[in-house]
Amino acid sequence: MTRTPVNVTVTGAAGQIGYALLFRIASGQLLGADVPVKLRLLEITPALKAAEGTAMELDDCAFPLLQGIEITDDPNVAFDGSNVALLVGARPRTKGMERGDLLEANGGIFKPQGKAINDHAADDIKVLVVGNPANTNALIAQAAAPDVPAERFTAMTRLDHNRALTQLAKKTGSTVADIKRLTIWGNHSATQYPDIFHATIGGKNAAETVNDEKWLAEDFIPTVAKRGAAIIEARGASSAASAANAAIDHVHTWVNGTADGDWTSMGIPSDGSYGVPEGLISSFPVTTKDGKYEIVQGLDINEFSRARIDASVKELSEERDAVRGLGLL
Ligand SMILES: NC(=O)c1ccc[n+]([C@@H]2O[C@H](COP(=O)([O-])OP(=O)(O)OC[C@H]3O[C@@H](n4cnc5c(N)ncnc54)[C@H](O)[C@@H]3O)[C@@H](O)[C@H]2O)c1
Ligand SMILES: O=C(O)C[C@H](O)C(=O)O
Repeated sequence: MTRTPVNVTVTGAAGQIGYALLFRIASGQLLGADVPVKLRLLEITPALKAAEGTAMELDDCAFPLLQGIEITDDPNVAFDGSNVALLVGARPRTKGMERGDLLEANGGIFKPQGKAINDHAADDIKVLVVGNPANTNALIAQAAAPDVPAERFTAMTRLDHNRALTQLAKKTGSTVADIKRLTIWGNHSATQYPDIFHATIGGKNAAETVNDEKWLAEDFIPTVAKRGAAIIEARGASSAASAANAAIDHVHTWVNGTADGDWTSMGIPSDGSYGVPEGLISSFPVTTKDGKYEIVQGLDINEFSRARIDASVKELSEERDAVRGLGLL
């Protein structure tokens, strides 16, 4: 049976994450080894030539699943009929820029992209925002797309989730495959909270296995939360291959489902669960099935976790207030 190709839009396609991402999408790792894809690459005009170079290389891979590549600087074209949109391109923070300036600059990107998604994307569109500040950029795009169900706008915290898995595996001498039910709560920022209290390692409670609250508070949490900055310090550039890998994981899990007995972390619009104000795009533990996700309910949140979730959610509320103040919502 020949399947209809899935239209996948990638913004910031000529950037470093784009370069690590596109080949994996075209090879079938995003949606499955039997799902043909058409790529739409959105870039700013000066970067179109570089995007064309990447497209030439994609052609040269002769990926059997890749059924077309379109390159454009027009969001209305890039999102036309889009089924999956990966919003990677964003304005990086430059010297002397305040957080408000960054939010405003990104508003100029994510608001028109949200509107183009609203007006042109396919009915089943799924959006992942990678470009920072990812949660609030997702909120801006979502607000500009009132005809698209709000839950289709998500932000990436899977990289944080994957980072936490590895740090926990190293500490306990286990493998990442042994670890289940880890959670990233809150914002994709230094306030995020990687929670191991409900996680298991080989079926045993992870926090009890570690049994070291000092390590948790002073080592594990800051290492995971500040990993992005540590990569920038070491590499001289922000994480790219690992970010692309997490974007692949996020969409693959959303479309294909979480394993029985496990969950993942996604930045999604809050429905008020766990005291997170409704509408904020915050990271939660979620299970996925048949292309839909659900927040894992009924977890006991201890004092240690409560304070940290609240701090990250407070930051998200402040970011929302700031973009509201800028007229972006
Ligand atoms: N959520 C996460 O876990 C995570 C992890 C790593 C990086 N990031 C973020 O991802 C973003 C991209 O990172 P990168 O390393 O690829 O950056 P990069 O600077 O290499 O590439 C960004 C690309 O986006 C393009 N771009 C800018 N404005 C655009 C617009 N309006 N439309 C389309 N394209 C546009 C630029 O021309 C550039 O090619 C950054 O904001 C980075 O902070 C997020
Ligand atoms: O680009 C950054 O600031 C860091 C990035 O979000 C990361 O987590 O690696």
